Amino acid sequence: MHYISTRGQAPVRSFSEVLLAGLAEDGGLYVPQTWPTFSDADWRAMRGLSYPALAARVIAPFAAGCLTEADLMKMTTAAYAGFDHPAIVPVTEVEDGLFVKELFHGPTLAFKDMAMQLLGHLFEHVLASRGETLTIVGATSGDTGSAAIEAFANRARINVVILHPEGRTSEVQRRQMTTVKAPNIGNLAIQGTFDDCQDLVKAMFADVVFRRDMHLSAVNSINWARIAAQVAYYVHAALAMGAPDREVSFAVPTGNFGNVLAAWVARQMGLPIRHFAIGSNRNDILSRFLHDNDMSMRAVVPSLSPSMDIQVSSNFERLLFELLDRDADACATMMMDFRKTGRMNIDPDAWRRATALFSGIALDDDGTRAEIRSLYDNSHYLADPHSAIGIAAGRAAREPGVPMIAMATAHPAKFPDAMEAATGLRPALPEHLADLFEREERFRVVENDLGLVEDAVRSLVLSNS
Ligand SMILES: Cc1ncc(COP(=O)(O)O)c(C=O)c1O
Ligand SMILES: N[C@@H](CCOP(=O)(O)O)C(=O)O
Repeated sequence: MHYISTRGQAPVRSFSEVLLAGLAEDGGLYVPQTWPTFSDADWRAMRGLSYPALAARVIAPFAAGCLTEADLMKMTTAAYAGFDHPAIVPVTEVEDGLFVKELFHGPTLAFKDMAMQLLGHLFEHVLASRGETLTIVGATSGDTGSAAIEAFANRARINVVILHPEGRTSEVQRRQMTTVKAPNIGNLAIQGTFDDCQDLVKAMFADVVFRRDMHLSAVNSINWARIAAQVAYYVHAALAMGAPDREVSFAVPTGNFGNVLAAWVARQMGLPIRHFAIGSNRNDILSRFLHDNDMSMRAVVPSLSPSMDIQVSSNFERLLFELLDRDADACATMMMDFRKTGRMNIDPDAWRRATALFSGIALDDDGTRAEIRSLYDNSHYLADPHSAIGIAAGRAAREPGVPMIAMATAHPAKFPDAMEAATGLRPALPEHLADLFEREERFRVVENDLGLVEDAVRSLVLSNS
């Protein structure tokens, strides 16, 4: 499988090259040159596979030419061995026809573990075979950071520096990152928003000298391997509901657009997915786009679902590329104009094609608390603020006879204050994190300034050499 950039000016690359590159050299995102597909018979043959076996089967065409299904099977088996639920991604029906698929049974209690645990093995395998080392720089609004730190801590050949927005994650999320003592891990608290952190990461990639000297790589969902790994749980969910012999729909709480994009990729691969319902908080650029074709940036406001406090949804670029019939020049121009003007003008035909598949709702904090409370009162289901928003989006878009599967993306214990305010309950952290609040934290506060951040990354990496 070969990969091309959404902006058309970067070399065509293999899966392993894309894994290590993270972001394309032209600032675009890598996508498969053609979409691999499975036949209905292929899908049916996946029914009953264990989750690691299914994940290896689904990811294999994306890694073709670099890794075999058997290579992947070894890695998926290791990646999901530590999950705390025998089903790895259990599903439960909360209302008639409305299902919740829990993606938070990994070590850091968020859906990011589903891909990141596998990426740890993928990076190690590919780097060892090439004898290379690299530095991962990542931006997090709360969950990607701890998932990456957990997946890469103490791995030889890899340094990880995570940028989080100072004071804008939950305390549990921050501590999950800043209390890890592995020598190859560094944390920077940036005086800004998640979007600033993400821009800094992209700016470090755009600084060709820094990128080359530090051997930069990325594990945010700008890295294609993250998306490929996330496709597997949509396939798992759809097959369990009767696909390919029945349509299903998905509801996804959305920020950087990576999770719902993986669902859309499953559709590109031939699964009969009818609809994608996305949920936002007050940072509602995506739901405004889907309602009114209004893709205009506003200031990021803090919310009860901090991981979705995002205005620039990186992965939207991958969908835009398809909406533009893969016209990379047009995509590059629109993305650059968006960053200059804060507004994206999408032509009405392309917008209609998007809205035929995607719908969106936005909940403010009062609405989020009310949704958490009513799910608890009526269905005895405790959903974290992000998952609750996704479930509300799913309910709004549910159609008779089509199972609507909402993705539960984080464990409620990551957001104890929000949960207590909504339900009066303060969910306890699992045993492996029970002493989180007694552990010593280590991070540096850095201004939102590229030069200062690059200096900090350089010194963290040097201190581990
Ligand atoms: C708990 C949680 N829910 C939802 C999201 C949004 O997912 P995405 O950024 O893939 O749209 C995130 C962050 O990515 C998250 O951490
Ligand atoms: N919500 C994320 C933001 C980064 O998303 P990613 O999927 O692109 O890594 C977070 O919690 O960090």
